[in-house]
Amino acid sequence: MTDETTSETTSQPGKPDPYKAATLAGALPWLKAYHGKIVVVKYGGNAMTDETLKRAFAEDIAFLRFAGFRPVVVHGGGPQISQMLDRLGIESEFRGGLRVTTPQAMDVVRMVLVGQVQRDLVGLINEHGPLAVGLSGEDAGLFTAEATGTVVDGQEVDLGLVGEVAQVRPEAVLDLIEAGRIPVVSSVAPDVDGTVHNVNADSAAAALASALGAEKLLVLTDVEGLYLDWPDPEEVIGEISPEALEEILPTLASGMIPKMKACLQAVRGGVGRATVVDGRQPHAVLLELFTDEGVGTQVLPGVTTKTRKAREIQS
Ligand SMILES: Nc1ncnc2c1ncn2[C@@H]1O[C@H](COP(=O)(O)OP(=O)(O)O)[C@@H](O)[C@H]1O
Ligand SMILES: CC(=O)N[C@@H](CCC(=O)OP(=O)(O)O)C(=O)O
Repeated sequence: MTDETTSETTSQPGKPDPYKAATLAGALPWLKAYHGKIVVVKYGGNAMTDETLKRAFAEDIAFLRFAGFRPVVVHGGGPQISQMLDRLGIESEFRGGLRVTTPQAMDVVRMVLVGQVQRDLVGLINEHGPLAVGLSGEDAGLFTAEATGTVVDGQEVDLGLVGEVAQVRPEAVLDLIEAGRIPVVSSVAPDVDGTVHNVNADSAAAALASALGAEKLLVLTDVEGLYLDWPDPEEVIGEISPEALEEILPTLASGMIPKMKACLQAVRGGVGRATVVDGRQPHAVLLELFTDEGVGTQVLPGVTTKTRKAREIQS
């Protein structure tokens, strides 16, 4: 959004505030572009550690709905699951960014994601009206999972009850959207035999965004975006094409592996663009959707890779 006013022009009691008007007017192109469009927002567990942040997130989602977007939330909850597993004395480890999930751990994953994190988010969004409805991959055949392993240092690793979404039946979500509701989706899903699997929430969000033909996938996490130089981060990649992302995927570490794979999968699956943003910033969703400069890392067909600094200099 362009701001042609200065901070000195900000509100004075009893006087119209030109800064606020400029901010609202600057949102017009985005309101037009996204009107009636489906935007899938993946809310990562690392960006929901603080109550104020969660409330701001819920406000943003309600705002989008009242502004004429069709928001769909897919949530994570990795740290919340780890905390509960710790409390119960159940060990868990991550391989290639995915949790090795025993049947005992799976019960906890399902309980925390569907019974806690999803309920909390639904409640917070519904403080703004009867909007949010929670569901998981188990509801109305939404997701069918297929067991998956991963490759770490060239070795196949068995992840137990971890799955990928092999099939999406988006009807239940589409019905809710049509009724003006906001679906809030948890990433657990049965396989064809009904055994429930733990699906990484980034990858579930990507599969759903593609099946819904979403305009955009927005991924909220706890870093500014994809750093070019992890683990000594300085430069954030501002934009990158699917081809360039595919090339650097094997060099990525930990949680960024499923996240960037998901962005790639979404864009390849027909989603207009996928963006990773810092969810630790209050109102990150509004900032991203209503700003020209863009924040975070955007995966977009046809662009040349640019760091955020280079993008700022150019614009
Ligand atoms: N190149 C990179 N750029 C940014 N973060 C990275 C990179 N490589 C690894 N990471 C790690 O990935 C984490 C995000 O993934 P994850 O913890 O799974 O988040 P979420 O809970 O939001 O899904 C970051 O906090 C960071 O520690
Ligand atoms: C297979 C796998 O790793 N599943 C994840 C599901 C939750 C998730 O993805 O949460 P975030 O988005 O907060 O990381 C897990 O068990 O932590």
